[in-house]
Amino acid sequence: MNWDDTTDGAAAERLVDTAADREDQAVEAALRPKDLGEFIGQEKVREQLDLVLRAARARGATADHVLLSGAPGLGKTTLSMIIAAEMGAPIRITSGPAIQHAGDLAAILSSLQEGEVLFLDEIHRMSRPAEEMLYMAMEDFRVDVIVGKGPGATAIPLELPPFTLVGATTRAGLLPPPLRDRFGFTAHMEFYEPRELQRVVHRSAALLDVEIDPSGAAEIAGRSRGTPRIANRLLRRVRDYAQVKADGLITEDIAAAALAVYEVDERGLDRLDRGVLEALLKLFGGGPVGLSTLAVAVGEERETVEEVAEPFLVREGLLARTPRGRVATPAAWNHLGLTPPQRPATGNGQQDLFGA
Ligand SMILES: Nc1ncnc2c1ncn2[C@@H]1O[C@H](COP(=O)(O)OP(=O)(O)OP(=O)(O)O)[C@@H](O)[C@H]1O
Repeated sequence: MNWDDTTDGAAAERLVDTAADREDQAVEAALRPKDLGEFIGQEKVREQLDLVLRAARARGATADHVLLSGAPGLGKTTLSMIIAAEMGAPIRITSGPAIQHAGDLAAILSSLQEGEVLFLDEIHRMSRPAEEMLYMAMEDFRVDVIVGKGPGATAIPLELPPFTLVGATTRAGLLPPPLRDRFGFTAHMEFYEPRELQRVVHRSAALLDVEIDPSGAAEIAGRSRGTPRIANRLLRRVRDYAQVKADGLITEDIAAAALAVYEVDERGLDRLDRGVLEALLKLFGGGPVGLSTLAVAVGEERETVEEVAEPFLVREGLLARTPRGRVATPAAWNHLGLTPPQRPATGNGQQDLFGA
């Protein structure tokens, strides 16, 4: 959500970056599913959440606090809006980094309406005093506002209306256990399967009035790294290409040609990812090689290789981080169409990966 946090460095210009850029923010509101029925994939989460919300509605109660964990762009903000819509409640959206003082949180909490949903994105980045205030607010719908400083400071108790907190985090493990335990329902969002992303692409194309055939949607889905935000972004770039270079209809060939222009390959790797893999394979024979050496070879900062390129390469099973350094897997050689060198069977980390 908070694209200002992620615009520095190589990640900023990447079409396959998971953080929302300005253009995403402008169109995402129009593409967001409005209820659970429209929300694609995440079957278990949907089923469980449906039960939680139905039961709360039947009791005429406010829904339990919900914690959503998962990578950026998988639909946490969308789900929080759906929770509010399904409960017929208004929603307030804020984020951990925006709440630096307990007073910031007290101001938000004290202005909530009964039943309102408070969406707190990046909840793990909230300041410690605010986090402690949140414990009591979640449990007792009450906060103590401290007035004054030093020995003369007094705590004024403030009653809050019942509300539903929806917290979002990239990893639930980042939250202190006392905070995690105060959520009645925790859902972990997984990366999407290509066939689910294909449905996301179809749905978005219809909303954007773009003509697409099933093979075109499948081609975009396969390159979207399991992430609806990326699928929607690729769709917009392919739409541009189809309008300029063809008659507007997105087919498999048009999608493949458009994404070749943007250097997003058939598995979703972009120039940076491929640069890292190519250096690893061509310059270092597949590794093991140290991160710093690899970074120098691709002309990038160490952090960029480690934090921007590697997570997806590791997730795709193309690269392994071993104690001896970075190592390419057989799938990496295969993906770049290269043949691994024959190695003597001396038994290092590399051989393990090749099953030697
Ligand atoms: N299950 C889904 N079905 C259809 N579209 C989806 C789904 N999940 C996400 N999207 C689309 O992907 C885009 C990004 O979703 P969203 O902003 O909810 O992600 P997020 O997890 O909150 O990301 P961040 O952590 O960066 O805030 C939205 O435009 C939304 O329409």
